[in-house]
Formats: sequence, structure tokens, C-alpha cells
Amino acid sequence: MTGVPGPTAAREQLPEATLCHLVDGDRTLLIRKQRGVGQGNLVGPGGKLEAGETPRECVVREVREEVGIDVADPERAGAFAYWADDWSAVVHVFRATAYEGTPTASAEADPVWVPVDDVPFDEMWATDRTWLPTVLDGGTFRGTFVFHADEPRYVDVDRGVNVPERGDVSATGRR
Ligand SMILES: Nc1nc2c([nH]c(=O)n2[C@H]2C[C@H](O)[C@@H](COP(=O)(O)OP(=O)(O)OP(=O)(O)O)O2)c(=O)[nH]1
Repeated sequence: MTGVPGPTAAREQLPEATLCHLVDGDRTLLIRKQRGVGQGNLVGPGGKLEAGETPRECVVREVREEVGIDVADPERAGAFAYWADDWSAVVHVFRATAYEGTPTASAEADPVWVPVDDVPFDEMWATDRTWLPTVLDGGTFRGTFVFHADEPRYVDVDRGVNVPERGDVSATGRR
């Protein structure tokens, strides 16, 4: 695909996207992706940053667009950079615990509550199992992933690290 950053793009050139992991007691909200990157997978709601938007603004907007709720307290839990054959990005990950509204299906997403202690990782991106338990548990992380033919070939996750919200396109603490 023309114009889509593939596995040779420099980290600093990657587009940015967001994910929200909302924890409500012993359950957490995922979506069944109806279109776009990762179609068919279960993922946290989120999407690509628009021009001039901060990751926090993006994640609030995307959750509202995808499942019709307002998350009140998105907190930065980490970030990962990943390269795949047809799409690469830096993804900012937020955890939230408070929201208003009732999750509702949209053209992009069907909302699905799952137990925090029984997340269906088999239906998610292969590398989500390496960092999502840390996020659901209130921790922080940063990750670097390389996929080839939909398989993870390089997986590196640091836990318990402080990842700044703005300007962290490297996801490594480097600016
Ligand atoms: N859980 C998980 N999500 C990922 C990974 N890689 C990755 O890009 N995503 C997410 C981040 C974004 O939320 C989403 C890509 O954006 P999107 O296609 O949903 O973009 P969008 O909502 O702006 O939609 P569109 O208008 O471009 O269709 O995929 C990954 O490895 N794991």
C-alpha cells in the first residue's frame, strides 16, 4: 500500500495511535473490531491521532466514537512501537476506571465486557498478552514489537517504567 509505513520506517516517523483499557471492578471493556487495522480482533477501543491532537484527547474521542461512552480519568499506562508488513505505529496505552454512559455498538466496534482475570488473549493481537496484564493491574510499561506475516518476530517489554505523555514518539524514553 502506498504511503503506509512498513517495517523499514524509522521510529520517529511512525504515526501515533491510542488504546483505552477501561477497568470497572472485576471486568474490563474490549471491542470486537468491525473494520480497519486488526479487523475481527478483540482490542481496547482507540484509534489514530488526528492532527493537533494529544494522545489523551485522541483516546477520549475514539472511545466516544467507537462505543458511545465518556471515560473520565484516562491515565497514561505506557506505549509501544511496532512494525508490521502493512502498518506500523507508536501506540499510547491508557487505563481508565471511571466513565459515563452505556457502551453501545457502532459501525467500527461491538463492545464486549470480559473478566479482568480471564482476558481472551487468543482473540487479540499476539503481543497484547505481554503488556495488558500489567496495565490492568495498574502498572506501566513500554514495548517494541516487530511482526512479519502476522507473526511477532521481535518482542521486548519493560515494565514499571515511566513513559512521558507528550513527545514520546520513540516509546523508549528517548525524544
Ligand atoms: N491491542 C492492540 N491494538 C493495536 C496494536 N497495533 C495497533 O495499531 N493497534 C491499534 C491502535 C489503534 O487503536 C488501532 C489502529 O487504528 P484504527 O484503524 O482503529 O484507526 P481509526 O479508529 O482512526 O480508524 P480509521 O478511521 O483509520 O478506520 O489499532 C496492537 O499490537 N495491539
